[in-house]
Amino acid sequence: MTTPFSFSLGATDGQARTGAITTSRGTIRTPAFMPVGTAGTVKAVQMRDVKATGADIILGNTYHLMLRPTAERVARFGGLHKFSTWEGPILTDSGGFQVMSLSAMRKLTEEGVSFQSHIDGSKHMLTPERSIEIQCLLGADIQMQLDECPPFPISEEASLESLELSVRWAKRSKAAFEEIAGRHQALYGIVQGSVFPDQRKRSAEALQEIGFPGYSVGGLAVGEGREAMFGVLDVTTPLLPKDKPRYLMGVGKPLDLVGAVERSIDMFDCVLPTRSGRHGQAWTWDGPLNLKNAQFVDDETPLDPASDCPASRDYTKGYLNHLFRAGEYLGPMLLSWHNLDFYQRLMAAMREAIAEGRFDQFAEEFRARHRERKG
Ligand SMILES: Nc1nc2cc3nc(NCCc4ccc(CCO)cc4)[nH]c3cc2c(=O)[nH]1
Repeated sequence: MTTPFSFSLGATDGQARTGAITTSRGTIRTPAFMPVGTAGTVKAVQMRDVKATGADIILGNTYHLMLRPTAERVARFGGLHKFSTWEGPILTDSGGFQVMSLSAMRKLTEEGVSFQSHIDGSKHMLTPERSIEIQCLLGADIQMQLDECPPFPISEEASLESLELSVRWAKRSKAAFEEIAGRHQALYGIVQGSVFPDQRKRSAEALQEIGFPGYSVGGLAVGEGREAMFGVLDVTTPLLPKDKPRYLMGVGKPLDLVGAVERSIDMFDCVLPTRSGRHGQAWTWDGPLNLKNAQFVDDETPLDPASDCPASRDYTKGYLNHLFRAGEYLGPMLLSWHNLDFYQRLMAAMREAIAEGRFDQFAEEFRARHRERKG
């Protein structure tokens, strides 16, 4: 582990930009989409196929892995890369968001958050220090501070209190990280402040005071809606250092990705391609398709003949329709694989458009073609 973490800017086109994040386990081409591998697996897709779609980095979750199989057991197996056979960079979320959205009996104090496991009811505590310890046991290349993701909507007062707690936890996370992490690993601060511009400014400035090699924009994709999310990005990304990666957490649909790249976001993660794939939803350049729909029963065309992904090229929509109607495992496997490939082809097309100075035209054409709803 010698190569230190670094980010280099490539082309810019308006606020959109390409770049490269160098890590000891490989380079991440940005703008990048990270497939979600919550419990050490990108659900229903083998890591070699995830790699073949073009993904440079995947996401893992502190919350899930600390509960099962525990971070200590993953460390005994040589870390999450060896355990899961994913050899490229891994980014891990710090657990706070998942505690609030999944666990029971949660109690949040200055010290951290205590909770009961959604799996077996066992009691656990996450503090900034313990979250960093877990992310280091997993061997994550890019780690997240422990933060509080406030619910939406939230009052201005409550949002400010939450933001201030996350800043204090950012300090503690960085101190713990500097104690035990390697030079090849990086810790991101997470900007909060809900939908309040002055609070987003306050959070961004406080985090830069502390100093991080990358910044996540948190507190979004929590039901605020696309326009409010873009509005927050409009006021937040200009406050962040241009020479450091910006990561928009939990986002999103294809139209969200295009709009966020337009607002100088470099990194994304979302469960949507895999979760919706497991339920029969295929994402395409023209928008989403529900392959269980009767219209596909006799459809002899593949999802995308132009793709080199077998799931997109070698199977008819009629076959996929059959697999889902029959409840066959291969359905969720193929559609998760196709959706991840589509997301990577969208990211590659955006990187290319930015490099060629035609991102505006790309975004306009994509928005005209990609119909999220029929009609
Ligand atoms: N540490 C940290 N992690 C986060 C993860 C997030 N993930 C989201 N949104 C995900 C929303 C999301 C959930 C489910 C689906 C699939 C629907 O079929 C898509 C998006 N917002 C998020 C905010 C934070 C945050 O502030 N801090």
